[in-house]
Amino acid sequence: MRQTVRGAYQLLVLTYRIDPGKLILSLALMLLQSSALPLAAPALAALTDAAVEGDARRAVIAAVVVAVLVIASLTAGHFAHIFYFELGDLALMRLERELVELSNDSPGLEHHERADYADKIQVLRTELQRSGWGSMQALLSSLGLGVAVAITAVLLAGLNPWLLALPVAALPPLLLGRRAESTAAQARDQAALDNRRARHLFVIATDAGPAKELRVCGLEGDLRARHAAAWSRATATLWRGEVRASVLRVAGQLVFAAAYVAATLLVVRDAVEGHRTVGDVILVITLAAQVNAQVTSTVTILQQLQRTARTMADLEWMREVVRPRPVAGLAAPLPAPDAIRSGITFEGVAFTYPGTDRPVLADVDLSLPPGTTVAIVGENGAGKTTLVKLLCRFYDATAGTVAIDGVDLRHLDADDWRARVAAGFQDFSRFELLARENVGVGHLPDIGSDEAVLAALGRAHAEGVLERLDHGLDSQLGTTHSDGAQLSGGQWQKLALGRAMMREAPLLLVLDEPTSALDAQAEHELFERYAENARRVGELTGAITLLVSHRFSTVRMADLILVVADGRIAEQGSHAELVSQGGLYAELFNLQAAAYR
Ligand SMILES: Nc1ncnc2c1ncn2[C@@H]1O[C@H](COP(=O)(O)OP(=O)(O)OP(=O)(O)O)[C@@H](O)[C@H]1O
Repeated sequence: MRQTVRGAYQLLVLTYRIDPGKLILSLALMLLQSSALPLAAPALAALTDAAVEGDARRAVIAAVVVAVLVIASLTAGHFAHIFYFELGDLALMRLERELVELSNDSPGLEHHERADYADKIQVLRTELQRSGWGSMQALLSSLGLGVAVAITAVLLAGLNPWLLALPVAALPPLLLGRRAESTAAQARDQAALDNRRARHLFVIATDAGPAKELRVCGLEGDLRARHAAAWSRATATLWRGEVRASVLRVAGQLVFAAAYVAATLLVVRDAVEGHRTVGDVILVITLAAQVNAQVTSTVTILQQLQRTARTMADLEWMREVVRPRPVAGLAAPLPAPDAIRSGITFEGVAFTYPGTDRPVLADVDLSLPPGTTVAIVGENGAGKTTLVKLLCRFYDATAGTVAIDGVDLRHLDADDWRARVAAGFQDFSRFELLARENVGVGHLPDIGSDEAVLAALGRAHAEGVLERLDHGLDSQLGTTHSDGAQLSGGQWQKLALGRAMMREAPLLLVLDEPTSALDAQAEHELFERYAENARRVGELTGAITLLVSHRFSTVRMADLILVVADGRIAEQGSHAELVSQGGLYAELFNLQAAAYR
C-alpha cells in the first residue's frame, strides 16, 4: 500500500510540475463529478417522499435538484476528462523521455548489458504505452472517490449505523483485488523474458538485415517455431496469472453482493414496520448501488495505481542502477588532460562482468607509450573488446588501475575523457539520417560543417560512398524513408568509420574491428593512411591509436602489438620482435600468411 500511495504521490507531483493549472482544474471537476452523484441520492429520496405525500411543490424542487446534480456530474466528468487526458499524455511523454535519458545518460554500459535491466526496460516500455493517460485518470478518480465514499458513509450512518458495514464489506474485494493485481504482475514479470525473446525473433524475422542469412541457412521455419514457442510460453504464463487473479476478484465481489442484499432487507424491514419512509428505502437502494460502483471503481483504480506505482518504482530502480557512483576519496572528478605525456598504463587490472563470476581479464600489466599505434590481436572471446571498454570507461576495472599519465581513469570526469576519445566499433549503428548527419554526429559541434564532414570521410577513406549517392551529403539514408538510399554493409561501415574520424585530434582513437566489412586491401590502405596521420597527431598530443583486428597485414604496421589470450597479455612487442620470438603471434601470423601465398 505504501508503494501505491508513494507512486500516486510521485505522479501527482510530476503532473503538478508539468501544468499546475490543468491539474487543479481537472481535480476540481473530478471532485464535483464524484460528490454530485451521492448527493443526488437524498434528493431522490425527498422526491419520492414528496410524491408519496402528494406535495407537488417539494417534489418539483427535489426533481430539479436531482436533475442539476446528475447533469453536473456528467458535464464535470466530461470536462475533467479533456484536461486529464492531455495531462496524462504529457506525463507519459515526460516519463518516456526520462527512460531515454536513463538509458543513455549514464557513463557506463553495464545497464545495457544486464538481463534484469533489459527485463525492466521491456516491462516499462509496454506499461507506459499501455497505461497512457489511464494512470492520470486513476489518480484523479481515486481522490474523487475518496470524497464520494465519505459522503455516502455519512448518509448511510444517518439511516442506520449498521449500514456502515457496507463499505466495510467492500474491503474483501479491495484486498483480494490487490492480491489479484500482484498475481497478475508476477505473471507479467515471469513472462518478460519469453516476451522479449519473442519480440527479438519477430524483429529478426521481419527486418531486412537478417533476411539473407535466414534464407541461406533455411532458418525461416525454425525461427517461426521458436517465435511461436516463446510467444505461447509468454501467453500461457500471462493467462495462468490472469485466471488466478480473476478468481480472487470474483471471490471478493461475492462477499460484497451478500452485504448489499442484507442492507436492503434491513431498511425494507424498518419501512414495513413503519419506522422508515419509502424515500429511505429508495435512498438505501441508491446508495448501496453507488457503494457497489464505488467498490468496483476502487478495485480498478487501485489496480491501475498499483501498476503506476510499479512503473514509478521501476524507474527509481533504473535511476539507482545508472546513478554515477562516487569514487572513494575523490571530492570531484578531474578534467581530462589535453595531451598524453607519459602514456596509458594498466597495473594488475582484472575484470569480471557484473552479474557473472568468470574473470574476463586478469593480471593485465601494460604500458602504452604516447604517440603510438597499438594493435590488439587474439582469438574470439579472448578479451580484446573488454580492454577497449575499460579504456573508453564503459566499465571500471574490478581490480587494479587503468591510468592516463599516472592519473587513475576513474578519477577523470567520464564525459570529459570521452570527449577526447574517438571510436569505431564492429557493431556500429546505422543511423538513418542525412549522410552529413550520419557522419557529423561523430562530433556534434562540427555536424553543420561540410568541410569537417568531408575531411573525416577523407581520413576514413570513405569519400567514394558519396559518389554513389544522388544528393551527396544531403542524401537521406535508410530504407525506413521512402526516398532513403539503400547502402551496402561495407558502405554503412565506411560512413561509421568517417563518424569515428570526426574528432580531428582525439587523445585515444579506438578502432575495434571497424573494417570487418572491407576487403583486406582496403583495410590495409586505410590504416596505412591513417597510421601516418595518427603519428603526426601523436607527435603533437601524444595521442594513442588502438586497433583491434584479426588481419595481420594491418596489425603488423602497429608500433606495439598485444596478443591477448584467455584474458591475459600473452605476448607484446613489435611485429619483428614477436615473429622472432616464435610464440603464439608468430604461429597465427604464419597461418594467415600461408593462406595468402
Ligand atoms: N556484457 C557481457 N557480459 C558478460 N560477459 C561478457 C559480456 N561481454 C563479453 N563477455 C564475455 O567476455 C569474454 C571476452 O569478450 P570480448 O568481447 O572482450 O572478446 P573479444 O576478444 O573482443 O572477442 P571477438 O574477437 O570475438 O570480438 C567473452 O567470453 C564474452 O563472452
